Amino acid sequence: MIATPSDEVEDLLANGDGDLLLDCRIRNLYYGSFRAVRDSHIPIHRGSVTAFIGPSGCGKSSALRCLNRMNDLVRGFRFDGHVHFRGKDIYHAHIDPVAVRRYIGMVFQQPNPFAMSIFNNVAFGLRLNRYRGDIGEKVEEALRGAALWEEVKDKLKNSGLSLSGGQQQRLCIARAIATEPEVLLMDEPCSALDPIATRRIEELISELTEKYTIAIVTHNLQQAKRVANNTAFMYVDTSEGGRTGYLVEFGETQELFDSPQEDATKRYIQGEFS
Ligand SMILES: Nc1ncnc2c1ncn2[C@@H]1O[C@H](COP(=O)(O)OP(=O)(O)OP(=O)(O)O)[C@@H](O)[C@H]1O
Repeated sequence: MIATPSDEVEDLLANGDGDLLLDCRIRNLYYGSFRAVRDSHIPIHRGSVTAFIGPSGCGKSSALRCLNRMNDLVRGFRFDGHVHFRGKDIYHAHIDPVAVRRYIGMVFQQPNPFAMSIFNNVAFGLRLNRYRGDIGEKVEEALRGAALWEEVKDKLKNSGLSLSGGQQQRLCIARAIATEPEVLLMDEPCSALDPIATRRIEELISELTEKYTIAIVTHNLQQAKRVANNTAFMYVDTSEGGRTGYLVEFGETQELFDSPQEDATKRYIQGEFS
């Protein structure tokens, strides 16, 4: 990894035109000698929500984590392919993965607030980025953006860990959007939440699309239908004795669910396997 001055990163990630914000082409993705994903091309359009669905182990999270180089943190990870963000390859040798994550933020399966106050959780990234403006104002803006402000405005000094699971997840979303990324990656953000908290996050996802492009991994097909414009269906190839995930079908969510082109997609959305 080579760190570059931020102006060079800005230059490398300079605005590309068009609707295609992220173009992910995974030829092969390995963990050590294990080929976890192959032959998957997932285009992510500006202002859209893209869902990754498929059975357990088909590589949904691995593909998602490629989009902001989160897999770089995994020992043995190797990637053959490209991810173009605004037309520029984020795996370019001169791109600092930490800088990439400023543009492409992430929310995880388990809400993971830091053991610090609600305020400081949201201010964390701003301070890291040496934000020079009014941090209080930015924290409020992010908490409002994550639909959490009204619930926490009188207890900003309380620990983030004192909140309910759903509130913690919205706090993590506030933390992610405080630094104004362009893309939010969400890896099963509702899997640890009850149905009411889940609905709240789904509503929030729809609100967030006004400002952000979102990619979400979900096991919940109804959730994919409710929130996503486009859906990528991945499956596992066991033909050569391996367990390699690959993209079977990508398309507009409604079309993919109403008239799937591939038999595996049809069987999966009909609930024949999970
Ligand atoms: N850090 C890692 N090291 C080694 N193998 C990994 C690692 N992360 C994932 N894998 C393997 O890669 C394959 C794809 O895993 P991944 O988590 O991407 O799938 P998934 O579709 O998101 O699964 P699930 O729905 O169960 O979360 C699996 O066989 C998994 O065991």
